[in-house]
Amino acid sequence: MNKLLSDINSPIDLRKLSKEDLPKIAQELREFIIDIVATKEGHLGASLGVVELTIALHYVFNTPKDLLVWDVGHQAYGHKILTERKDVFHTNRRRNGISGFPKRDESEYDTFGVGHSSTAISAALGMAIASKLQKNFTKQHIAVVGDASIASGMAFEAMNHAGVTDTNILVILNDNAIGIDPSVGALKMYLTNVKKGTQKQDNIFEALNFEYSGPIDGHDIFAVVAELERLKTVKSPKFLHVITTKGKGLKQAEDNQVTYHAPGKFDKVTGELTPKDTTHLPPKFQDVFGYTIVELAKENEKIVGITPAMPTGSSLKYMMEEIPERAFDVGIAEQHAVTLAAGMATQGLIPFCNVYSTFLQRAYDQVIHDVALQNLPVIFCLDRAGLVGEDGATHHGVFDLAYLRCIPNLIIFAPLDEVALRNIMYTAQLGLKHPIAIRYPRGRGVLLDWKQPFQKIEIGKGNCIQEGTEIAVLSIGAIGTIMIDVLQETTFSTKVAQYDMQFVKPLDEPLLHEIFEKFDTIVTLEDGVIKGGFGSAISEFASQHNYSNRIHFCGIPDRFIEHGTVEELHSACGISKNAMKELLISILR
Ligand SMILES: Cc1ncc(C[n+]2csc(CCOP(=O)(O)OP(=O)(O)O)c2C)c(N)n1
Ligand SMILES: CC(=O)[C@@H](O)[C@H](O)COP(=O)(O)O
Ligand SMILES: [Mg+2]
Repeated sequence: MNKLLSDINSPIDLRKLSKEDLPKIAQELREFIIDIVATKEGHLGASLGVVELTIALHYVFNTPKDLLVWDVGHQAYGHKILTERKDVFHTNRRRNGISGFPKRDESEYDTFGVGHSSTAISAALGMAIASKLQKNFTKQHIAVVGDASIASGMAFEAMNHAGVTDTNILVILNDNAIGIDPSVGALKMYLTNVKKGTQKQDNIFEALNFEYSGPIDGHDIFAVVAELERLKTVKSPKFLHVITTKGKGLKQAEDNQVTYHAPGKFDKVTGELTPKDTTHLPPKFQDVFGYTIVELAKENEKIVGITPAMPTGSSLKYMMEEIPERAFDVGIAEQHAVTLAAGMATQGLIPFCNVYSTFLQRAYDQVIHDVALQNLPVIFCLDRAGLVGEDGATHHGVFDLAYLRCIPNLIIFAPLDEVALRNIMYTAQLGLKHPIAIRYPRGRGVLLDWKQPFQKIEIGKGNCIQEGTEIAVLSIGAIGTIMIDVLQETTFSTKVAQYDMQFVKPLDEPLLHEIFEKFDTIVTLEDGVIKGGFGSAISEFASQHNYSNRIHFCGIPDRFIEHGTVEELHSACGISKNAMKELLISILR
């Protein structure tokens, strides 16, 4: 451990030091972050980019009394290390370890739980108004928000409100000109011009009644400290524009900012990524989507692709590279992405709107009001559906089956494997009478020979994967491969049938009648919440048709699931291979 940092356990220790010590602390903090993330993995680039800003904030402001809110929070590793968690930081994102994002129940310095972008200004404003009502006029309220996150509608809503409140709020724009992928849109152009000094129009932040300062070099810790100290004296809404470099301090991270947003393991000295041999592994579901939409779009000119700021994560980047005129990164704007797709669909285009399951929660009304109510054939591709692992509770895509199932007109499909994903994408672009949501998990599928010729899928049909005599397991989506493995590995397989139901809506009712009439015991299996999800749909079917079969519901229980590996979390939720094996043995006993 480096000398200065080893003596810092909280901002109280930091504030005892002289300003002249701060550059050395920045260097040591940067090394500490690189050292841990190189082996423990996580979000690297964003945290390296705000090392000086983080130190300056805790040095100038009296945290935790002064309230600091990080937008998204993926850049808060330095914040966590400086706020009493240095000694446990190696547990970051690990099961029973600290979260990868600020969390209120983890530390009083984590004033607001984050993970989804563009919430910080609203939260900080809420705190500022509370302080005013409580006659506390000394407390500072600071939101640190990135250039991609501030472009999201919710951030603008907050700025619009904050500008007419006489509150002590400081919005700090951390402008590194990139999100996970390069930032997009007119705001990006505006900020670029501001930085170049060629911006002619009025300053939009001043137009919203903020006292604007900057842009300043966010890596010049003395300049940042001085400006923050000046801003402490300004009691009305204020806006500080800092310019940083994502990945600052590690050359590879600066040169490959997209990759080093979350690089996996790397050599902490050379910065080189730890090589992974993926040649004999099945593809990632996202790549099956990415390659397949290009294949389909080349044949069908009506196909367009949309992603809200996740070209790399969704793999829509392949279409953006090959057919840029029909592939759109709209920035962090899920609501806009959905209604943009709806507008396109009214004109006969076939929009594939790719949104992470958890992020689609932000566009729920748009799905109902702009797509389903008008019965527009938008094709939602919900990546990261199910438990996603180390990102934890803010990112698990476990609610989509429940929150979508109640919407009329919407078809809901979950592919068992890569071939099913390709076939439903092919089927959807042939032309559907309704919108469809296709949900698939983070990570890899199971098929090496996934690139098979397309086959049309009959809407509303399930498949029997294996016949059996005593128990029927009804699985939905890729979690069904766990059950396939169980039945291949155990001796009781003749007693257990498995059905890949494929559709949560519409259910394959003829098949369900056959199953409920043949088997006394039914097991439902989903990588999603049981309450309101696939299991609930089956339960409703049974009740509606007066079936009294025993039904075991396997899925995510009614609580938020923290971070860990997907295997650890599947086991904790009782949907791992071993858990399913034990359940079947207990039923058959
Ligand atoms: C609502 C929502 N959509 C998408 C994401 C995924 N995401 C995480 S970080 C990020 C980019 C953030 O860029 P920026 O705000 O500029 O911060 P930086 O990483 O540059 O510090 C995105 C799109 C998210 N966390 N929340
Ligand atoms: C911080 C954030 O929201 C994104 O970086 C998210 O963690 C990406 O998830 P994937 O790694 O599954 O693409
Ligand atoms: Mg950015």
